[in-house]
Amino acid sequence: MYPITLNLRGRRCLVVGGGAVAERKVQGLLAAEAKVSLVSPDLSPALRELAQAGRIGWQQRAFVPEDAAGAFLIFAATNRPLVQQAVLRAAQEAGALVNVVDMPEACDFQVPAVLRRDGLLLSVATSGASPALAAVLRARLEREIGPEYAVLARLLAALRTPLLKLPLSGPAKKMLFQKMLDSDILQWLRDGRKQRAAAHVEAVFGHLLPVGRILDALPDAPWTDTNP
Ligand SMILES: C[C@@]1(CC(=O)O)C2=NC(=C\c3[nH]c(c(CCC(=O)O)c3CC(=O)O)Cc3[nH]c(c(CC(=O)O)c3CCC(=O)O)/C=C3\N/C(=C\2)[C@@H](CCC(=O)O)[C@]3(C)CC(=O)O)/[C@H]1CCC(=O)O
Ligand SMILES: NC(=O)c1ccc[n+]([C@@H]2O[C@H](COP(=O)([O-])OP(=O)(O)OC[C@H]3O[C@@H](n4cnc5c(N)ncnc54)[C@H](O)[C@@H]3O)[C@@H](O)[C@H]2O)c1
Repeated sequence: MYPITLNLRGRRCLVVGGGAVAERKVQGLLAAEAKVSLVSPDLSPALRELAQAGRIGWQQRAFVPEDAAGAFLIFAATNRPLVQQAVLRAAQEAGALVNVVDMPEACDFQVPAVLRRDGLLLSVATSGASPALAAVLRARLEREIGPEYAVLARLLAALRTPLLKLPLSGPAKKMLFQKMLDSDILQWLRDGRKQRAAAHVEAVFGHLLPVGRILDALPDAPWTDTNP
């Protein structure tokens, strides 16, 4: 297995089936801002709500091979082996990436257990050996990796964009980020000590970037008048 993160924003993704497994896959696709269409004679209550709210398109009928046309990625999530086979064939003919939820060996890709902290993604895969183990490890990460990591990621991104425009060597930039992270910054963010964190950012990047303005523009501002 080769891990990648896919940009599905605005891409048409097809889910065949409307049960609990389809529901989980749809939630993952919506979190990635994909354009989801679903084909199934019936829907779970949560999927029904999403269809009624217009967040997914729903064709209320059995799958036909033409449904695969134009899809970038397809999930076969029905409880019928013959339908699963038909979706696999149609997806392959349409050149779409396909996941057949009960045939791991036929999948172009498998879905890992995922922890999202904004854009920060942590995913656990077991190559299909034990999805239950993947879920347990995800729950463990959820306890250890708190929302302060999302704040730190936003902060680093806000510094990195202008920094990339400066005429610094690759190793010099790497050293700056190492200096930034080789500190108690996560603890300060966890404790709400933004002023302490801001002072550290100033010490590392202040001679190169307008740190005050960058921090003020972050959604987590203000950085100057919370717990010192
Ligand atoms: C991670 C997660 C992501 C998601 O689906 O979003 C995911 N399964 C999850 C949960 C889960 N799935 C199952 C159980 C019951 C316990 C158990 O059987 O272990 C639980 C536990 C639960 O419900 O908590 C049953 C199951 N799963 C598959 C089969 C078919 C087979 O193995 O043949 C069967 C047997 C069906 C049957 O009994 O007939 C197949 C796949 N499931 C995968 C992913 C892919 C491999 C990922 C990997 O391990 O690398 C793969 C290959 C294909 C795919 O779906 O992409 C999500 C956890 C989300 C979270 O909580 O964070
Ligand atoms: N990969 C995973 O994570 C995972 C986890 C658990 C179970 N499974 C397997 O996934 C399958 C689905 O599980 P579930 O709990 O969602 O089942 P389910 O019975 O709740 O849902 C099946 C859905 O498929 C629909 N369907 C049936 N025939 C169809 C057709 N011709 N066209 C379109 N839709 C059709 C049904 O209307 C229903 O909505 C099972 O085979 C199960 O063994 C996979």
